[in-house]
Amino acid sequence: MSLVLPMTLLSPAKLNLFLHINGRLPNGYHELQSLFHFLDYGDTMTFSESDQHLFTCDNPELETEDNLIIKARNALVEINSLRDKPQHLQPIHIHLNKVLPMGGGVGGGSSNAATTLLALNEIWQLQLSKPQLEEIGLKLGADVPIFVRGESSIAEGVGEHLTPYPVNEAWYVVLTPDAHVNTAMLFNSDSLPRDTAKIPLSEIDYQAVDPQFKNDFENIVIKGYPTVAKSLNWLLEYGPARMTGTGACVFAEFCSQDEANEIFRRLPVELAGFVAKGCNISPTHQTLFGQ
Ligand SMILES: C[C@@](CO)(OP(=O)(O)O)[C@H](O)COP(=O)(O)OP(=O)(O)OC[C@H]1O[C@@H](n2ccc(N)nc2=O)[C@H](O)[C@@H]1O
Ligand SMILES: Nc1ncnc2c1ncn2[C@@H]1O[C@H](COP(=O)(O)OP(=O)(O)O)[C@@H](O)[C@H]1O
Repeated sequence: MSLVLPMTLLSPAKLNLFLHINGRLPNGYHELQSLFHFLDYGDTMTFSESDQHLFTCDNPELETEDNLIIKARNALVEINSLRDKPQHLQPIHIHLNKVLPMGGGVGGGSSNAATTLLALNEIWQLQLSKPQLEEIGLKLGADVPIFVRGESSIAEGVGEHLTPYPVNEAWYVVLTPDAHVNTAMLFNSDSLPRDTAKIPLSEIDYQAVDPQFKNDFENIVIKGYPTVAKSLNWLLEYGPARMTGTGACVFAEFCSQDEANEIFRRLPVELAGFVAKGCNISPTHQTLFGQ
């Protein structure tokens, strides 16, 4: 497929509709079961022709070499350079418009890395398969493969084993408390419940209102971060609400856009968030592959 540049893609947020910790492995990592779903809301990334590889961001603090966008681009440049007949790679300017809260459990950095891998693979015609891109992505972060896959899925193992699991595409009110939660610290916490029973895949029938689906990090985070507790308690007034990932963002599901907007309009000024629609196919894939 030949792409017209400049090209702008939405690099979406994800929600963990549930996140269960089933056990701890001898290497310290945790076995989990989690349902990942995409939102039609996120950062935007623009890819344009340039005379040198370039990465810019509306937030200059993110323009560093350890940005996952640069790491993803460099991984593809290296793979090409190791091929028998390396291709000439057109230098690309990648611009990121950062919208998603960082370290909020909505996966912005992982999403940006995956969007970079998917877009450059098409622009440079590298012909890397999705499984190959997922493998490259996994080295950048545990959640990159799910964004490369681009389908609502249940993650198992330590997060690497993905099974597509489409759900009803509802509307979400997502609140974004001003708190940066440390993922590694939470995984190491003595208070983390690690014994949620694994549900056989064939028996998972996800319903937002069903209390068997929960986030095992939620109780520790609300104890340690009052702003998260405040946002979650506000949402709980209107229906079942839950935290995503290791926090800090929390969400509640609604049947219609009108209902979600109506609740969001009541948000007190000291709380922040957004309204978005759930997507079984990532918006990046919808644009890039017409899915
Ligand atoms: C748990 C999730 C669910 O989406 O939380 P969020 O990051 O979205 O909040 C993610 O998979 C997180 O992914 P990510 O934040 O990339 O974590 P990583 O860098 O891979 O791991 C950070 C640390 O968490 C611990 N870790 C991570 C994954 C796992 N299955 N078991 C673990 O024990 C390890 O101590 C690891 O060093
Ligand atoms: N492109 C990027 N966007 C956001 N964060 C990034 C990016 N590249 C690297 N990071 C780093 O990754 C950390 C976690 O980012 P993020 O994916 O937004 O968190 P979470 O997985 O909790 O939603 C950030 O604090 C930042 O230091």
